[in-house]
Amino acid sequence: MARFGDDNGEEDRLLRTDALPALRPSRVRVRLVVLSGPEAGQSYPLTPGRYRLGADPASDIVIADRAVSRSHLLLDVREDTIQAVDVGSRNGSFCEGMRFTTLDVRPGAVLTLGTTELKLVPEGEQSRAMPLSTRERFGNLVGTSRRMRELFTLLERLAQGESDVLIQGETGTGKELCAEALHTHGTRSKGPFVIVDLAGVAPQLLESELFGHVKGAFTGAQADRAGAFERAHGGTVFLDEVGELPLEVQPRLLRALERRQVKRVGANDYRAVDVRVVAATHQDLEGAVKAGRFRGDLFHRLAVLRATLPPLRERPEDIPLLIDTVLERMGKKPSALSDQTRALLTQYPWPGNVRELRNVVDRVVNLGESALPDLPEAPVRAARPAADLDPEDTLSLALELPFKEAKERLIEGFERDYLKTLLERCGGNVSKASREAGIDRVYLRKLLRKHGLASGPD
Ligand SMILES: Nc1ncnc2c1ncn2[C@@H]1O[C@H](COP(=O)(O)OP(=O)(O)OP(=O)(O)O)[C@@H](O)[C@H]1O
Repeated sequence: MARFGDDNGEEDRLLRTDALPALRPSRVRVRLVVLSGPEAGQSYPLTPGRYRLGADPASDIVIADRAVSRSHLLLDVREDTIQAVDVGSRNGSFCEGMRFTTLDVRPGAVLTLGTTELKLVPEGEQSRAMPLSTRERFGNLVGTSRRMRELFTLLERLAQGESDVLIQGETGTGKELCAEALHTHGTRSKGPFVIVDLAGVAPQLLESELFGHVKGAFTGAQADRAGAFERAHGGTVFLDEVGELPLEVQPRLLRALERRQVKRVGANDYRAVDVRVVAATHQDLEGAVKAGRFRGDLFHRLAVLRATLPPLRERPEDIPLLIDTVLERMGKKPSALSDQTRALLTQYPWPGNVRELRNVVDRVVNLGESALPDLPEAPVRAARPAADLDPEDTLSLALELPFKEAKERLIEGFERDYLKTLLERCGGNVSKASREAGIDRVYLRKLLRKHGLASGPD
């Protein structure tokens, strides 16, 4: 009998028992994630069909837990419902504390069989439409865009729970603010909020930073020291850049997450800790798992609940409020920036996200418009500028380049041709050209400067 596929860094294997009815190939809708017990970290994609769970190695989903019966539970997964049936287990099946025989299970529910907890996690939970929060801020995070208001709804829910959370997002998108907000809006807000920046600690000191050490454990360990987990007791520990954790320390973090116990470096005993763990990364952790740089079991344990911060370029409508917020935090009035500067700031792609926006606003307020960022740099030019080539030449030249460079090259050529024609048509009058093209005048000036087409004032 085939064992149902696991997801430990490998492609999902959707093997089926012969005894089960033939199944239509179908989109995976829900994933069964083992949260605790001997199989913790395993994850099984569930397409419609019936799955036998139990300690029997012939089960579709084998749970090698001594408190689980050989044949324990049947999961009947249909297009729109999931039914769980206890098939006469010795110790019973439970959902959120209630014993059941037959149960319609909602996605997100946690089932307990023996010492094993199983969670049904909807696939793409984050990408499905979320109700929009009426909030425009959550903790210190602000945003009016749909993406941010969906995120606020999710964060409101996550803050109320106790489960660990993984926050993903590019650098500068607000992951740390997000972790802080989960803490301050949750039941642990009176407890400590301890931050560990895993990218900023020397690898040989990471274990001690997280779990502490005893005097003499290594050179320089002059006294006993509690690690971040112990210091966060009763509160939240925020593990920033968790993707940087060296492979050899990962099993210890996994153990701490599963058992809520830590051992100081050089000590013999484990100490119980009561912490909520919020981790963050800007890395593609699934990719890191595939590349063997991050353990699959740790990833699954961390990623049961995820929140993703969208990059700023995907929500430019947040920029005005962010600018006002940054000014307010600097103690400046909204009028400290002109409408033109604001318009220009909404055009910039912000590769460094909100952190970069904050820094630029700070510079422009202090140094004036000359501190505005340049538009993305032109790529290194070929022997002839792209605009001097005929379009076919440009395209064939571009086809030989890496995609990003080719795209930039073509856009460059287009921009230059467009601006030249536009200026000719408008007799060199920048104001008129900006009206005709429907682009902001300050932005147009920037573009003209970039292409060497600017010629004095309007
Ligand atoms: N939505 C937001 N509202 C207000 N301020 C924000 C928002 N997002 C980010 N910031 C500000 O941008 C800066 C960077 O935020 P933060 O440090 O939380 O980002 P991060 O994603 O953790 O960055 P990194 O990955 O580099 O650690 C901070 O000054 C923060 O206050």
